[in-house]
Amino acid sequence: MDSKLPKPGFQSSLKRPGFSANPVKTILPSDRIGLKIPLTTNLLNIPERPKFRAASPEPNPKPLINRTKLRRSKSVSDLRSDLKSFNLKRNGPTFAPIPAKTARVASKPLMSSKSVDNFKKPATSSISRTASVPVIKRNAVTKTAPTKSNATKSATATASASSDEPKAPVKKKFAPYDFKGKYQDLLERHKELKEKLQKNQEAMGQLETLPDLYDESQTQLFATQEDLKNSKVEVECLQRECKSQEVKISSITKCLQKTKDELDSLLETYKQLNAEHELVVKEASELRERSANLFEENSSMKIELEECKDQLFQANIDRKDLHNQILDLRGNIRVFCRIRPPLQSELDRNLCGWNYLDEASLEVNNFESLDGKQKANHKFSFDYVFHPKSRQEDVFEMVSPLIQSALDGYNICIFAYGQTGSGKTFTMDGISEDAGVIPRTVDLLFESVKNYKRMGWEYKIKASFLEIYNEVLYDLLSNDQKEMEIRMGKNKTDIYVTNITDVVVETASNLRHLMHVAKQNRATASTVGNERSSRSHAVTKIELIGTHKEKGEISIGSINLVDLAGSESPKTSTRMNETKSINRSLSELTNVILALLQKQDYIPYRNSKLTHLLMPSLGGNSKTLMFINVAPFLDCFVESVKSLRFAASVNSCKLAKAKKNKVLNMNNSDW
Ligand SMILES: Nc1ncnc2c1ncn2[C@@H]1O[C@H](COP(=O)(O)OP(=O)(O)OP(=O)(O)O)[C@@H](O)[C@H]1O
Repeated sequence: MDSKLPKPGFQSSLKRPGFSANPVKTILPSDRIGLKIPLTTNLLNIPERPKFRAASPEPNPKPLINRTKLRRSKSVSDLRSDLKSFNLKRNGPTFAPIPAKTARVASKPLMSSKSVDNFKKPATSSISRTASVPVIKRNAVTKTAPTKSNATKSATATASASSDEPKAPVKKKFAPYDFKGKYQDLLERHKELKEKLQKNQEAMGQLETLPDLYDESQTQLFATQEDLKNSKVEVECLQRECKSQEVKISSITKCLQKTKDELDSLLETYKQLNAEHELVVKEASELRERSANLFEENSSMKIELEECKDQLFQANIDRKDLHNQILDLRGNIRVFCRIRPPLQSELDRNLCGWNYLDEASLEVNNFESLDGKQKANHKFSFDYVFHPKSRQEDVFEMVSPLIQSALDGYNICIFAYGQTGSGKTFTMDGISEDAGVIPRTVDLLFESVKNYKRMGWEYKIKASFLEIYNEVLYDLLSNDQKEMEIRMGKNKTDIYVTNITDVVVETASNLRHLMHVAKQNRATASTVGNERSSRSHAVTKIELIGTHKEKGEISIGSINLVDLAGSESPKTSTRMNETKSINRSLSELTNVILALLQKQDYIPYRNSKLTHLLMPSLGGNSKTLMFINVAPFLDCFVESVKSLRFAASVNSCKLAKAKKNKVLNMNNSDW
């Protein structure tokens, strides 16, 4: 860079006649930047002006070219070093004596006040642009390095440019011998130059701050650039944020639109609901009115209901009485005859001749198989005759009124009598797919108990299962060997068995389960007439204890369902003792019934366990139904006729009118 600066030798190239060979010349920073101000430090040592005028130095265009280059290449560091060198030289420089020509140039205002002001300005903006400073200096250079003619022109132009600028000193003319005058003039000029120097020094002092300002500006610039970068990043972030916010805003807008739609629909719904609410309120008030009316009606109806209940209770009593009167009219002991059909396995057996005259009478005859001649013809009448095609439900339909009587507080006894294999067990128990009288009775009982409950009756149902085998009592619900006896009850009309298991049953299925257990425990064996013959009398006893708390009424009824052992001819029996016992007990049964028929004073109830147990049922305070079961076969003809005769005689037997059980005290712990 220094190479671009004008060489010190440049000055020496100027022809300065009268000056010493090596004048001390300092190039001020202002000179470097265009203000070429050669100053002498000791103006008092100015040599004497030669008597002749030195020729004007030839204008040298070379420095101008160099300055142009300088303008382009000046940097802040150059300025800084220039300033340093300037400061060094300023403090103790020695100025070369001012040649006349140079002094004349120097006497011109070096800088317009405007230019000085430019220097004085901190010019933060212009400082950052390093090229701007030399621009000002260039102008100055142009003005300070003129040719002879140009210098004169420029001095004139400058003087005329501004009245504020100091006017160019008027050149005094002295006589060649007026050295004193010349000296005085030089002194004045020296003074003026000194003042200018001072001013320039001040201006240069201002310039000293430029590097610092530059550094500061540079730092600020870096910081600003950094800030700019950060700001750019921030702007990018903000733009991204902005985009995401825009997306969010759009989704929120959609949501808001959706919510608005929902709100609108809700508003619509609300309006509808509000309208409905108004209607409901209206209806509610109407309903309240109706409710008040109904409440009044209800209270009056309650009174009526109570009256109706009383009437119903009384009507029920009347119904029971009427029902029992009908049964009484039919007879307290009723006999139903049932002829069973031959089984598939029995189709090869000869049948008797059966004529069913009407629903209550039949005719039976035996045919001699060989000649086909009729030997005997017997006609019998019963309360009802069930022919072989009669179904189980037909049978039970005729039985059910008796079950109703048991709920009304009567003792009921239903038993099946007949030869072995004649269908007693089928009639009483039935088979799994075709239930007999006992299971159907259980169902009807629990169904009726429900209906009675509506009328205020609560029923407790107890069940016990007893077997009489070879005149010994067995509890069919217990496997324990127990001492069991038949005893007379406190009221002298009722019979009970000691140590027997009686179970309170809540449901029909509960009772059916007990029946199944009892059936499993019953003694059976194979006979000629039946593969699984019942070799004992089985008695199922169901007790019904009804209470009507409101009326303080108690109804106690019982049902004895008896499946008798089958009678068997001793000729065909393989178990003689068993057969004898069965036949004897059945014979005692016929004796008792015949005694009752003949109205004998003594009725031999205690001759057998069976008659003793059935005493209340046969003796009067009971409604009794006897099934006479008959097998249809010719080889059973004799036994069938015997049974039918017995049944017919029983049917004609008039038992004493059955009485309703005495109502016991409700607190009786027996129940
Ligand atoms: N009405 C009927 N319809 C169809 N089958 C019947 C009918 N009555 C009885 N039976 C059948 O005849 C057979 C003998 O009947 P059941 O066992 O009831 O005779 P029972 O009189 O009880 O004999 P036992 O006295 O020896 O016990 C059984 O297989 C039974 O299913």
